[in-house]
Amino acid sequence: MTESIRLNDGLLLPPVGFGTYKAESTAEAVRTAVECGYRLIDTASVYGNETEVGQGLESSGVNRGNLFVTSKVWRTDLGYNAAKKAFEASLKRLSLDYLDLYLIHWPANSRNFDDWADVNSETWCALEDLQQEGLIKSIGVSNFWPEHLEKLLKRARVVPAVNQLEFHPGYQQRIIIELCRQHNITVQAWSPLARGRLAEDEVLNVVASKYGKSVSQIILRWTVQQNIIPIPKSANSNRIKENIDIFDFELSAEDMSHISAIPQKGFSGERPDLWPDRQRT
Ligand SMILES: NC(=O)C1=CN([C@@H]2O[C@H](COP(=O)(O)OP(=O)(O)OC[C@H]3O[C@@H](n4cnc5c(N)ncnc54)[C@H](OP(=O)(O)O)[C@@H]3O)[C@@H](O)[C@H]2O)C=CC1
Ligand SMILES: O=C1CO[C@H](CO)[C@@H](O)[C@@H]1O
Repeated sequence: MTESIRLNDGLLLPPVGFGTYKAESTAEAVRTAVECGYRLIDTASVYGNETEVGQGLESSGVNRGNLFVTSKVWRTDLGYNAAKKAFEASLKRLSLDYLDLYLIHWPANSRNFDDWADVNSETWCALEDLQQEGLIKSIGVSNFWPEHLEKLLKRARVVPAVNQLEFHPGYQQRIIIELCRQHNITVQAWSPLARGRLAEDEVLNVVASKYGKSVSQIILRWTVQQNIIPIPKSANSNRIKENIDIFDFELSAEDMSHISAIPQKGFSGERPDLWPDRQRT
């Protein structure tokens, strides 16, 4: 792998991570991923697989200090006390004594809390305190749109190091990404492969043939060339390898632009302003 990404708090993260949502045989998938060179592993309490992620990391034999483990506080655990409790439970399930990165998975919003901005700030305060106690190296958010981030920043002691967002050529969320750049907040891309929804895209297939790479490799390379950290999930050892084998070529500026101009047609339908009424538009 090439260059790491330095977060605004100084922590260095690998340029590609490994997603574990719905990873079949999670422990084995995580061990394979670590064997293939992944060092950043993404999980969440809601995935129900933190115990298996911990087992996979343990069985990899790689020193804890060389691994970067992310988990997230779920929607039902927002608030100061609930978030602290959720963190402790995640840590225990993972069999770890600290996390590298802990995120608010989805923001509270005006549909589910009258005082949604306070709820997000109180949750954030719990993460700040846990970081201060040395239990988390870096703290961040996920699925925060400008309205959530701007309110949070007004009261935060610590600027989030990361905002993990849906991001792929078919859904580029440029407004929030630009705001993150302004605050030196690193973006991580969830569903970086759009769960296969872009596999038939003509531009991606033409570029893939030109470089002799797969469509997935082209998408991931396009992502890392923007200093955005993709966290692709696969439970298949060949695809796990393929998704990290993206550091022996570079997309030209012209091909980057072609991919960035793909119509926005791959959105998952999940938006931070809709929960809990509905998740799909
Ligand atoms: N913060 C948040 O709200 C969210 C975070 N996430 C995180 O992001 C991670 C990645 O996102 P995810 O939604 O899983 O989707 P991805 O975009 O990573 O796509 C995963 C799907 O693509 C397939 N796949 C993987 N690699 C390849 C390849 N090289 N060629 C063809 N198909 C491939 C996988 O199948 P197979 O396993 O068979 O290879 C799987 O079906 C999650 O696992 C999770 O950790 C995800 C959603 C929301
Ligand atoms: O992290 C996640 C995994 O995928 C789920 C379903 O798309 C999301 O809701 C959740 O945020």
